[in-house]
Amino acid sequence: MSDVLLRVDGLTKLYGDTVTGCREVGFEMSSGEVLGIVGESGSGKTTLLNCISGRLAPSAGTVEFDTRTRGLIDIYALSEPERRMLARTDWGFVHQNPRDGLRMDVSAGANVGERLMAVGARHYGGIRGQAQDWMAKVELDLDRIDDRPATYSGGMQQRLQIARNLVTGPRLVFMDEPTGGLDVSVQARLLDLLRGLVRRLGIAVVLVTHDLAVARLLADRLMVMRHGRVVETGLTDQVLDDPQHPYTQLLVSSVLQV
Ligand SMILES: Nc1ncnc2c1ncn2[C@@H]1O[C@H](COP(=O)(O)OP(=O)(O)OP(=O)(O)O)[C@@H](O)[C@H]1O
Repeated sequence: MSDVLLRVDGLTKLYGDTVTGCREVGFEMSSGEVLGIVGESGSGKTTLLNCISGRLAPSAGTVEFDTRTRGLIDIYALSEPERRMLARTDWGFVHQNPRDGLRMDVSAGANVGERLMAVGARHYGGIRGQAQDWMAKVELDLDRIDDRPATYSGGMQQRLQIARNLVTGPRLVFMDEPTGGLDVSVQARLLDLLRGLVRRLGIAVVLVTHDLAVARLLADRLMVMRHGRVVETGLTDQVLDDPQHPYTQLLVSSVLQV
């Protein structure tokens, strides 16, 4: 029996005829695994993340996900509504900028609750209760549940975005620089919180970051990208403590000098 949750094969995305977003990327992930994608700016991390999360059609290659009912299927062979439903029920996407992942004009509670409604919840009391539970889990003050996210700090908005994504029990969450743009102490608390939640809930995560300290804290395994290709992959500690590829060595040593 295979334990593959996500299988990516030969994934290539070109912009126009000449610009490579990513090229010939292949990997597999199991349930509950946290995969970090690292590399400098322009190496193709975001392109890859968008392709594997169904947001950007690749030029070539396949992305297969283990659906609850039909087993491993190519997400780009699904119809658009089917893929959207899969994204609602089984996936989450945490953006670097919480404004891209929240609705700023409705209350914090509604931001969490509307995700439950999108997967069929109808009982107002139950939805409100779950929204409260999740606000507590991400350490948000319940007195602020009726406030709009626009009145929240950046760190609070990011925690709310995480609650909104996790409330439906996704099996795979995509994260694009989830702690980027926050100041260091806020970042550390958020990382701690994220690590605890991901471990406790057994969620698989694809984490894009250029910050190797974030990758070290959260990821089980790392994939190092350069010019759109994967140059090295392995267990996080192995890659960071004993990098094999000259580019990874450079990446690690330039961080150590900071
Ligand atoms: N919409 C686009 N149109 C044309 N080229 C693009 C587009 N998006 C990305 N690229 C190019 O694809 C390559 C990979 O970019 P990508 O944003 O995926 O890298 P990245 O590693 O996520 O960088 P960053 O950390 O700065 O976000 C770059 O050369 C970039 O200029």
